[in-house]
Amino acid sequence: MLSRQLSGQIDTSNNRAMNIALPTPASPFNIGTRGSPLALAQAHETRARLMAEFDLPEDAFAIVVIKVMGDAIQDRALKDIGGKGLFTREIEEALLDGSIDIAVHSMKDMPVDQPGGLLLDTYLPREDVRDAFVSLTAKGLDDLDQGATVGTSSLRRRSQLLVRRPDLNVVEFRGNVQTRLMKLGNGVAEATFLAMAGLNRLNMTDVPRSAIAPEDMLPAIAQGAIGIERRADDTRAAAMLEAIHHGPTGQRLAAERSFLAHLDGSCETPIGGLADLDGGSLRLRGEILRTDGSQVLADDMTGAIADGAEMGREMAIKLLAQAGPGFFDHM
Ligand SMILES: NCc1[nH]cc(CCC(=O)O)c1CC(=O)O
Repeated sequence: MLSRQLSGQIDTSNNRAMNIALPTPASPFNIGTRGSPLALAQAHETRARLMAEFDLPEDAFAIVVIKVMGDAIQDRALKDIGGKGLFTREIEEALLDGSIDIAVHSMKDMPVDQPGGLLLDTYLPREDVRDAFVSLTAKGLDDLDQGATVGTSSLRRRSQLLVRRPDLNVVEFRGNVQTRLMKLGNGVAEATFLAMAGLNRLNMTDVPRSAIAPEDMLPAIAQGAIGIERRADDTRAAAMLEAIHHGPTGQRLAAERSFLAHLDGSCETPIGGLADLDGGSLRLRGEILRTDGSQVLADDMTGAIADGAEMGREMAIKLLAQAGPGFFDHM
C-alpha cells in the first residue's frame, strides 16, 4: 500500500517508493487540533486513517490540543471580534514552529489562503453536507409558528431563513451542541441549526433533527469536509497525507473554494455553495444573500470536473456583477 501510494506522488523518476522514516512511539507524529469534541473526533479519524494506511500503532501518533482564541470567547458574536483566523492562528503557528506535524481542520472554517510555508491540500471523505433543523417541538421550518424565535450565529443561515420566513425572530446562538440543546429546553428559542456532519461525527443520534435539503438551505462552502494542513517543505507529511487524501472531495472543494475566493468571502458575508459530482461532470450551486433576507442571488452551473475552479470563479464574478456595490452592507 505504502509503495503504491508513494510511487506516483513522491518518486516519479522510477517506480520505487521514496524511503520515508515513519513515526514510532519514541518519535511520534504530532497531530494538532482544537480541543472541542468535534475537532477531537476529526483528529482521531485522521489518526485512524493514517494508522490503517501505514500499519502503525496508535502511540506512533500524538494528538496535540492547541487552545485558540475563538474557543475562549463565548459571549460575543464572532463577527464582532474578527472572523475566521480566530480558530486557526495558534494552530498554524504551532505548525510553523514545528511543535506539530499536521493540523486537522473543519474546512468550512478555513480561509482560502494559508500563511506562507503552509499547504492545505489534503481532504478526508466528506460527511453529510446538509444543515440540520434541531428543535424539541417543531418538525421542520414549515412547522414553526408565525413570528417564532430561532437561534443561530451564522449569518448565512440567518439570511437564508429570513428569505423564506421573513416573520421569524432570529437570535444569536453560540456554544456547543449541549449548550444549544439546553437553551432550546429553556425556551430561549424554538429551533436551531447545526451541520449534519458534526452531529454524525459525534454520534449524536439522540438529538432531534431533520436534514434540510440543499434546495432549501444551501450549505456553507466546504461544509462537512475535514482538511489537513502541513508545512510545504515537509516531505514525510506530504507522503503520509497523500495516502489518505480523498480525490473527489478535493474536486468538489476546488470549485466551492474558488467561488468563495473570488467573492472575497469571510464569515462576515452570507454565502452558500455546494459542488456535487455526477459521473464525469460537476454541478456547482452558489448564492449570496443580503443579511436582512431581502435578496438572494443564486446560480447553478454544470461542467467538466476539471473546470470546477474556473466555474467557481465565473459564478462569483457573475453574482457580484448582479449584486452591485453595497450588497453586503447590511450588518
Ligand atoms: N462554524 C462551526 C463549525 N465548523 C464546522 C462545523 C460542523 C462540521 C462541518 O461542517 O464540517 C461547525 C458547527 C456547525 O455548523 O454546526
